Amino acid sequence: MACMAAGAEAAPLLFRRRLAPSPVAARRRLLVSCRARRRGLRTAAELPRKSTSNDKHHNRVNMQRDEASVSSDKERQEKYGDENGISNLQLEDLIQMIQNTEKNIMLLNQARLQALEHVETVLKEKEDLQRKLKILETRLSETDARLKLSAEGQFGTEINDSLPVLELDDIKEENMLLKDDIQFLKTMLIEVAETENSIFTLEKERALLDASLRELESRFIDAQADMLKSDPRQYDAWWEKVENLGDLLETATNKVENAAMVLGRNHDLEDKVDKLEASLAEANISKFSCYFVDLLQEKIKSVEERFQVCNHEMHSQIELYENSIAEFHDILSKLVEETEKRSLEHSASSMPSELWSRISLLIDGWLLEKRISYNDANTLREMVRKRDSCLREAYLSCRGMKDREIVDNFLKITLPGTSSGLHIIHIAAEMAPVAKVGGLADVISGLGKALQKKGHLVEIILPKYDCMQNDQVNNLKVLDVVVQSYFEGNLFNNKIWTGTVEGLPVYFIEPQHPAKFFWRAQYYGEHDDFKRFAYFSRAALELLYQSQKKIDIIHCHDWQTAFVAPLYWEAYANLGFNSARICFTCHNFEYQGAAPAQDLACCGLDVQQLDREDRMRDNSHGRINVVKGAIVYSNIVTTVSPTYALEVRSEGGRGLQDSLKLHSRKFVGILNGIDTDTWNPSTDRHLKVQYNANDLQGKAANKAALRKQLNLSSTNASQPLVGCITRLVPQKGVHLIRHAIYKTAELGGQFVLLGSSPVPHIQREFEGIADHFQNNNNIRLLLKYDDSLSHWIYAASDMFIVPSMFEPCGLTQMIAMRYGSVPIVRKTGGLNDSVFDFDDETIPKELRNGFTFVHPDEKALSGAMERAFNYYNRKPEVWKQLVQKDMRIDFSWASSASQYEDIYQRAVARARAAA
Ligand SMILES: Nc1ncnc2c1ncn2[C@@H]1O[C@H](COP(=O)(O)OP(=O)(O)O)[C@@H](O)[C@H]1O
Repeated sequence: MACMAAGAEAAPLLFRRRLAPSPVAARRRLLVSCRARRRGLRTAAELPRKSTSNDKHHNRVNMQRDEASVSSDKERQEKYGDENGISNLQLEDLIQMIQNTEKNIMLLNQARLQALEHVETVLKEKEDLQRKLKILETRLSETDARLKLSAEGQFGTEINDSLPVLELDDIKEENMLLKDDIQFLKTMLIEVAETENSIFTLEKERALLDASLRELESRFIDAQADMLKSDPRQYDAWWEKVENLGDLLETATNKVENAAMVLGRNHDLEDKVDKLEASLAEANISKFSCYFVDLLQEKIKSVEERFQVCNHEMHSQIELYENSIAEFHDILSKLVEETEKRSLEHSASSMPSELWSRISLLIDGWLLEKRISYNDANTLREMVRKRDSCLREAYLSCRGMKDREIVDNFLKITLPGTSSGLHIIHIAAEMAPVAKVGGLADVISGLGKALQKKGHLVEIILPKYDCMQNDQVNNLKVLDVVVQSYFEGNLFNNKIWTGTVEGLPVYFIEPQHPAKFFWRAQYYGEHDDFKRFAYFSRAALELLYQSQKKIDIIHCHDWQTAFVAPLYWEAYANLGFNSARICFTCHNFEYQGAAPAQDLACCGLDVQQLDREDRMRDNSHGRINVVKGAIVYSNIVTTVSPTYALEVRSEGGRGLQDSLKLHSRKFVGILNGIDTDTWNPSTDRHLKVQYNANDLQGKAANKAALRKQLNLSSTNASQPLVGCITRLVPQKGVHLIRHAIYKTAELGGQFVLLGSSPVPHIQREFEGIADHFQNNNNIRLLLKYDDSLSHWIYAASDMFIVPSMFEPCGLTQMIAMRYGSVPIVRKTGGLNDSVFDFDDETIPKELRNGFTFVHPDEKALSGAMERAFNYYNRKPEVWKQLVQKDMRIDFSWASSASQYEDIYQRAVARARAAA
């Protein structure tokens, strides 16, 4: 038995599974099965079965085993390449089969011998038992016979005599024992019969094994023959290889066993893990309940927040509703007023004499009461005589007024320029959005619209550029007239186009000059800019002169149209075209239109007359200066902010400070406004989502959309985004803009620059920076002009950088504030008049709206940025309030336009008085 067990133990698994006929072998099989199960291997009898939790371990072992065999296969294949026509794999199988078969044969023989020994022993035992049984049966029958005799009586005495009572009892007892023995023997016999059956089964299995043995032997012989046939010389070598393979197999088996051991340990570990998981689950249940409470609290919080938002929304709806009711009442009362007015008007026109008589009587009464002067009474009587509509309107608007107010109302219309609005003409090189390069364009449309709203007749004259945005002009058409204008000794035809831009009437002049002045695919930067705009200025005046308009104000802007002032007074006033007063606004004293003196003659100006220190001579020898000419020849000179007006009286004047000082009585600085219709986040069609100061969610949505669009990181919604939209010229502090990019990266923010440069080396420098950051997900430089994108950047940014070296006014900081982007600016020019430091306690709190720095260096800029980032990161509530405050600041043109209106009227009044 020990030998068999040892053999079975050493045999390969394949064989061990087949050897199982005897009870011993059955036990062995059970043992093998258990071991196999322990190792995660399935016995044949167990296949197929339901997968259990251990399957994954089993599979892992099988995989390892397969890997072992695959690796040995591989090794084999590498070692013993196909040289003889038999595939290495077949050969391998064959060798393994032979090896197994040999082992099987050996073990089978051992098993057979042991089985035969066992059979002999069992047969011997059987014979002994049968003999014993026979003896016992004989003795039993004897005893039975004796008992029978005594029971029949004839042998009673004999029994009683011959057998004592004691013996009888003994016999009885012995009988009982015999019966027991018989019973035991019968059981033994049954067992023997069973053993016989197993022997029979064993024999049968032996026969089967014999048959398979024979078959294997014959295959073995065939294989040997094959091998010898194929390459007899290698036969010995193959055996060696077969032995090696056996070793390899054993190693693999050992590995599998080790793996099974490890698996067993894993199993234990798994049990432990299971237990731990169970306790973890328990722990989680309690944790979950905490988490659940947290979740609930969070939900409650979010519900509360939503409730607040709803509440807020509801309130704003109510507010809106109330506003619309108020508006409705307004409209209603206006309608009522209008109807009353109309009926009165109707009665006035149906009874004109009655109306005019009443007004006459009023005037006479005021004169007698000495409430008005004789002159004023005469002016008013004259108006009555002419049935002046202004007088009628003044009378109609007096309903419900007190006597004093009515008198003032009438007197107002006697003042020059107030009875009807002024007729104002802007002559400029830019206008938004049709022809925009910078802030000048915004001023022309913004101021123009604001003045128009105030009841003035405003018209604009622009060059007809080939590159202008024709689609921004309504009803663009060429007039059926030709306006001729002077240039370099000749008259040239000009085509006149008309159309409306932003509701303003615009004239576009298209010169029919061979130089194609405005057919250059760009607004500025041409070698003959001086001549281009000299031509345009002259043609514009010619258009006005030929149209015989009675103009009150001609407002020209920057050096490009500064020619208008000397031209008007030197060339046209003498022709009787002199009703207008000239207003010149310098938007930037850096550009003065200086040129060789003789160039001035091109537009018909007398160089000799003008090339004088007190007129148009420039500081540099032999040159004239057009801006200086405009300062000298205009009735009103303005610049675009009070601080810049101060600055240009000294260094900032770039050589014109003396002229400005000399003409300081007509020089004023008026802060630009912004066009709040164009720059309005609640209606801006360029934005992804519109928003307002009360609801900043849209701002966040624009920020998210812009980040996505520009491929910037969106992981942290509250990561601050710094914007910068500018012409990249030295004035704008390009070195500080560059520093702001790196500083933003250092402070953990994101930076978006939109800008382009007319200066080649600056453009190249920024292209380099753009390339450097092209794969950075926090910095993006967009080196182009893009109006639509500019709106989006204002809306998306949290902060806005304007680190200018000097800044006449600057619009971007105001637009930024309107869109809720807090400005970080250098305290200069218009920036100083519109941005007030949040931490500056010398400034009233309600005015503080951004972050400023004074010195034009990196340290100062860094300081302002750090302060802004600190508020943004550490005090989000304070920041939000600042954003909302900035959005509510009124940067509209309303107040600036009033200041312009005021200086226009004063100039016109002076002119009328002089006349
Ligand atoms: N690259 C650009 N793309 C779109 N708009 C721009 C660009 N650069 C500047 N702008 C716009 O031009 C105007 C600049 O006005 P301002 O701040 O007065 O500067 P400046 O007139 O000196 O250029 C703003 O309306 C700004 O949005």
